[in-house]
Amino acid sequence: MRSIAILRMGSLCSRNRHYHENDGPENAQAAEIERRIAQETKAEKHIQKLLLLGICTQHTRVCTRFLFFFNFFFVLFLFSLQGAGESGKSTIFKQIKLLFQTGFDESELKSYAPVIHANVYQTIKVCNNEKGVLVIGEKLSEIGGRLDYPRLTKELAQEIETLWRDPAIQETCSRGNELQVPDCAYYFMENLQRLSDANYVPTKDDVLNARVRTTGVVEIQFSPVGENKKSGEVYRLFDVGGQRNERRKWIHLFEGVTAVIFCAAINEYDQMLFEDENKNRMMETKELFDWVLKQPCFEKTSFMLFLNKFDIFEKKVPLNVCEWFKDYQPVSSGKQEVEHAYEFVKKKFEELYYQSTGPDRVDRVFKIYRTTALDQKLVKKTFKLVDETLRRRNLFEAGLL
Ligand SMILES: Nc1nc2c(ncn2[C@@H]2O[C@H](COP(=O)(O)OP(=O)(O)OP(=O)(O)O)[C@@H](O)[C@H]2O)c(=O)[nH]1
Ligand SMILES: [Mg+2]
Repeated sequence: MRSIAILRMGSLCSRNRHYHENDGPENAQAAEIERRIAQETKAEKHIQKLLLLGICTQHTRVCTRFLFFFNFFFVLFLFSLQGAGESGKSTIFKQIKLLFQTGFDESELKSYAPVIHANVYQTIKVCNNEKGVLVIGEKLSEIGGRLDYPRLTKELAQEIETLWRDPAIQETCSRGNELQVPDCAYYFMENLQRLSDANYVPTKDDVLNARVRTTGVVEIQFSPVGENKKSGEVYRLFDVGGQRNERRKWIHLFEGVTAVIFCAAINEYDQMLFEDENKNRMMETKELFDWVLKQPCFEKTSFMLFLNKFDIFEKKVPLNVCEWFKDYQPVSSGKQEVEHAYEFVKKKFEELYYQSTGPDRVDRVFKIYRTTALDQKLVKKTFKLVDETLRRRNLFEAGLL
């Protein structure tokens, strides 16, 4: 709760935030982004005003049409709902790069190899720390404890594979919710031989599965491509770190945001935070979503809630453990129960949204999407819907609908 308390301090939407040289590189980065937004906002000030005043005067309509012709920026802010991070924001971000930009070139792909190898060592370390019995594991666990991971050789890969197949380790990892076993663990462990090739170049799927905690803020600009043509809009998307100590960096970006994409990992209702082993991840998510919804600067901001990691969620149902879901009652089994459980979770978020949305902001757009960030087709489809919703909203605000 400490970070939330810090975030609650003061006016979070202040336009006059000052940065200092000794604030560190992340603040400098935030300052640079803010400076650029301010610059562009100034250049497009008339657009913002027109949209705000966008009532059906003839003048507004004409100007707005004119502005649509030139494409203006939406500012999308990719947000995490889950305190511990790992809700899939950067995975969505990578998909955007793959779908609507040039994707990853060979040098970028190669830069993920050490990250992926580190994910392998981290997995072994987590599982082995729990068991702590196997000599082979101790050696690897020691490597896992280092900051500089060695490149995964064939020999090390063989040792890791043997360890991974050990029933004791498998039993430990099956209780992944109690430990901090990364979601990518199974994917990478099944590909150890390929990962340890001397000339290993990560594939697109390897990159999507790679787990690296975001620090600071990353930005991308794109225009969603529809079936035959580009969407008229240019979007700028910010990816931020979701862990508690990262959230203080968000506030510099709150101004002028058209839509917040809030990623919630719905599979994590039985897991604890990485940074606080006593806090249930879903409860943290709930508090965070509530807090974000109440921010004064998001009065008119659209909210796109991505209920992410559905692929893991559907393997875990029925729901349990989480205090927020204690009134959940299973009604059937199999696929039907998955749908029931998903609808239950969705309803919880809907209720929270309406409880946390004051009467002054009831006309704000709120949409919920079921997502699996690793599924490219689904992400593309989802962004098409997001794009349509925001364009319709703009036309409405401009008095054209
Ligand atoms: N199975 C599955 N894994 C996912 C999904 N979305 C993300 N992941 C994986 O979850 C891990 C964490 O995802 P990230 O995108 O890094 O999470 P994040 O929200 O950016 O985390 P922070 O940067 O710490 O805030 C990665 O290994 C992803 O590959 C999903 O829908 N399904
Ligand atoms: Mg991230």
